[in-house]
Amino acid sequence: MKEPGVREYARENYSDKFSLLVEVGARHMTGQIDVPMLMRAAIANNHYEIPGEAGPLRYQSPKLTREWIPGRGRGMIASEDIAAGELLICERPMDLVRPGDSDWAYGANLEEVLTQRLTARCLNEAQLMEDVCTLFDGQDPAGPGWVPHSWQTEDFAVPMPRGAGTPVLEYRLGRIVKHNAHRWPGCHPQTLTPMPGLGLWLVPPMVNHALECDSRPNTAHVFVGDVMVFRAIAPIKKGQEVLDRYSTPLADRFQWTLHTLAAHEMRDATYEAAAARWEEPALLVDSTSSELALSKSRKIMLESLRRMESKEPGSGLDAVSRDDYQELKDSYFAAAAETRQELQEGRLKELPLAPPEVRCLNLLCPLSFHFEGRSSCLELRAELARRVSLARPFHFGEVKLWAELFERFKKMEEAGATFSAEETTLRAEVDRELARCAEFWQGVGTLPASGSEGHQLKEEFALWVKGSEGFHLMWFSDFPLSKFLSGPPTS
Ligand SMILES: C[S@@+](CC[C@H](N)C(=O)[O-])C[C@H]1O[C@@H](n2cnc3c(N)ncnc32)[C@H](O)[C@@H]1O
Repeated sequence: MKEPGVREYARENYSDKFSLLVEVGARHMTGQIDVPMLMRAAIANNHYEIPGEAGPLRYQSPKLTREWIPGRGRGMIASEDIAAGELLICERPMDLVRPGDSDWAYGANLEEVLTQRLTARCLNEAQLMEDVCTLFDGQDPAGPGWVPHSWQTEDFAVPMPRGAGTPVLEYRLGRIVKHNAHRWPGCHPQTLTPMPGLGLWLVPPMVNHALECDSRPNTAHVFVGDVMVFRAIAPIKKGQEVLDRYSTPLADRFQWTLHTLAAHEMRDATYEAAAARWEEPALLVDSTSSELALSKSRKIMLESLRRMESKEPGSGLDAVSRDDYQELKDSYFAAAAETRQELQEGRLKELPLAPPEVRCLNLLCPLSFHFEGRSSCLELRAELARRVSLARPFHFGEVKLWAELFERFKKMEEAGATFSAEETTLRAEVDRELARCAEFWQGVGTLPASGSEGHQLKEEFALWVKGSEGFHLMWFSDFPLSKFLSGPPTS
């Protein structure tokens, strides 16, 4: 007699709900995952977790294989061509320390908390131990995997991992956490204050970091509740490595990225050279002086930024004259035009978005509100989104900037604001860009660009972005709407 398959068995022996779950599980195995539904579930759950009913959510594209790569340990290689937008990974965490958990505390060392949890759980959960041990521990690239004690007749417990009951196991798990754990954009369950957690996912940390000398990252990720979702942001040819970048394009100091690299025990010569050229000459060990030269327009921008940053801290806007502001703005746009031109001609010699440029835009945003009014301020915020989009398309940094602008326009409209011609044009751009990001991450066909359905989908998407630690970037995010509204539209 033919053995019943899981589906058949479930249908015959359990409730309808169970067989429905088995169906969802079967769909997930093939990558048919309803991401918009997950986003709605995340919103309904205050972005805390995706409920079990949503299915197993342990998907890794069959087009990814894990291979040894000289100098990089193991990494993910495309075993077939992958199209831009394809879902690569969609996965729940193996463990996640969330704000508000009983072992979580303000200022606690979350790496330690996570290590302790895993050490306790791994003694009883052989599958978890086996999974965790497939991750890189930073020491021995051929590292030991899950090696149970050989079973003795007098044993009555499940096989224990090697090192169980000694500091060896905790030490190794600590190294695995250090190299693979990911910050999670959570919030406190009671106060809903944004507060990061720390988790360990299985497949996401198998993806290596794209150095500046590599081609640009070809994948990006977002968090939907506690689920990590990766999509290809560019076509990936069979045999190519799938690369994310561990640093954020919104880093406003070189040290931020250098710190991320150091935490992973990595160096990036191209990035370090760029940092030395712009503002960290101490990093320069043995390069020639020509490598120190910034182009003229970038140098002028940097000097103007330095003058502005050297103003008395705390003296506020009063210390800045309109001429200072105009000079910074003009020099920023001249340097940005050079980068755009180089990008277009495929001969970019600088970082596509350098930390001083991020600082410049972060400074120009409130100054433009002060000197020129609301539309100018909105325009400079959109410029930051455009630059992030050029540097790291579909990175959450880009998504959150467009979504916040989308919400800002909506709130202004609800408050009865009249839009200037520039604002109306900008709003159309924001709508288009948000629709592009939403379509990409939701993985649905073309959203209706206009009309109420398209608008509602964008609103839902923006709501998910907001809850995923979306609208918390510098002055623009914190400036009250009422004051923003009373600012004059640019004449
Ligand atoms: C999260 S793991 C990535 C997967 C890991 N390579 C493995 O073997 O499983 C991060 C570690 O991989 C290595 N790594 C990632 N990207 C790299 C790169 N571009 N060059 C060299 N090492 C890299 C570094 O040792 C880093 O600490």
